[in-house]
Amino acid sequence: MKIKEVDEAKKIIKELFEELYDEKSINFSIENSYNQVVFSDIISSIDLPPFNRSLMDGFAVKSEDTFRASDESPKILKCIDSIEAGSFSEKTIDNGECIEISTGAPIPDGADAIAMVEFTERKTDEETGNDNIHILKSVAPKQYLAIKGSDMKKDKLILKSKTILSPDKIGVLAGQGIKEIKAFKKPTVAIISTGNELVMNDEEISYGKIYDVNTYSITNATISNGGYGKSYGIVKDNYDDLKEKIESALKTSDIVVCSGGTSAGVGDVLRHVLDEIGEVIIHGVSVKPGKPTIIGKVNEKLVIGLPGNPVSALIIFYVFIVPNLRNLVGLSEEIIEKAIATLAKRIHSPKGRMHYSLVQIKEGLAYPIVKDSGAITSLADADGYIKIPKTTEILEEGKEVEITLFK
Ligand SMILES: Nc1nc2c(c(=O)[nH]1)N[C@H]1C(S)=C(S)[C@@H](COP(=O)(O)OP(=O)(O)OC[C@H]3O[C@@H](n4cnc5c(N)ncnc54)[C@H](O)[C@@H]3O)O[C@H]1N2
Ligand code: MOO
Repeated sequence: MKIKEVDEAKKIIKELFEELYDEKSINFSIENSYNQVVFSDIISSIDLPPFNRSLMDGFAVKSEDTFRASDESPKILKCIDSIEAGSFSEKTIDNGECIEISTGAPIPDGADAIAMVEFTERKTDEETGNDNIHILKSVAPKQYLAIKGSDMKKDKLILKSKTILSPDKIGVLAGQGIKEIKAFKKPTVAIISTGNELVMNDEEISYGKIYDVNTYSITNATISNGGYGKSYGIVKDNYDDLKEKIESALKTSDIVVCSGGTSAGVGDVLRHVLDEIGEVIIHGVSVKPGKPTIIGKVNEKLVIGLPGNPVSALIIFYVFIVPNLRNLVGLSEEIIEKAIATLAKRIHSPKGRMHYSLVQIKEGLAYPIVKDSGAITSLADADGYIKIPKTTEILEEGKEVEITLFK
């Protein structure tokens, strides 16, 4: 099978995603909707505030009754009722009257402003026994009123499709009395690590064995890019075991991602399994790292073979799979977080292959990480990667580079 160029492989994978997967929605209670992506536009169903309400504790007044009020020459109003938040008054204010009001309570008829309690004095008229309020400062019409619908009008767009729900946006939904939203359904991605040398992190390692890294890095890269990552553990480099594991993963997931066993070695059986139970669409991409990458299709689902080396596996997953995963769940296709930095050291790049090189950013400088693709510490050190075209053999120190940050 002919090795594909990076752009060609990207195009084929994008088309496969479009052919095999539809955007689906799922209902979510807003209580648990943090980080969910809104599926369709959300329209307001009520005005907010739903009634004219007071922004202050004080007295609802006719503003004209307070004009020219001062400490020396207060305006005296008769208090005819009291309204707490959650209740209302059936009385209407006439000139010379006011109603005591709490913040958040509905404005009574006749009133057009609120006098803050701090600028009033309550005095009982000894003759009449009336509760009189001395207004010590004038208020302007509409002062301290929140008018019905001033925050949000009914039948208006409040959240657009593809909005990522954060606490503030969930608050907006709650203010509308919305209980549930439709969110993009996350595809389930099954992660399978292959290799006789791999052990789970709750086991002892003996000579020749290593701990499984890819299960954890790929599962979490899936989760952070909108998918539901589900680990299917480790499979030995054995045809029957791998076939059985892939078939069982396909029953419960939308996409299967294997790592290891992609190259030409004796234990590299993924290619053969896919040839039997489905079809191999890509085997080999002109890229460093990750040349042996496999893209297959089984029962109308994608089965992806990432190279076993942890750095290669993660880079290939980010470059070829993550944008499609994000697109499927309503997130922007590109990983938004990119950084620009100046290259601190020259990088040599293989001619004829697109090169993704890990870099660490320190004080605006990008330091290339030159270790082999199996070196785990390069992952820990890396902030992201830069892309070097296949025609570039040397990227000089001092050059400005764009870094895709790991997310
Ligand atoms: N004759 C050739 N040999 C190799 C080629 C080649 O083109 N011709 N390509 C090399 C490159 S590049 C890579 S990358 C690897 C990819 O091979 P596989 O996908 O078959 O991966 P493995 O051989 O199974 O593993 C490679 C390496 O990574 C370690 N590994 C595997 N899985 C995990 C895991 N889950 N966690 C941690 N480490 C893992 C594994 O132990 C090996 O050291 O092939 C080269 N060889
Ligand atoms: O292509 Mo391998 O993936 O260079 O490490």
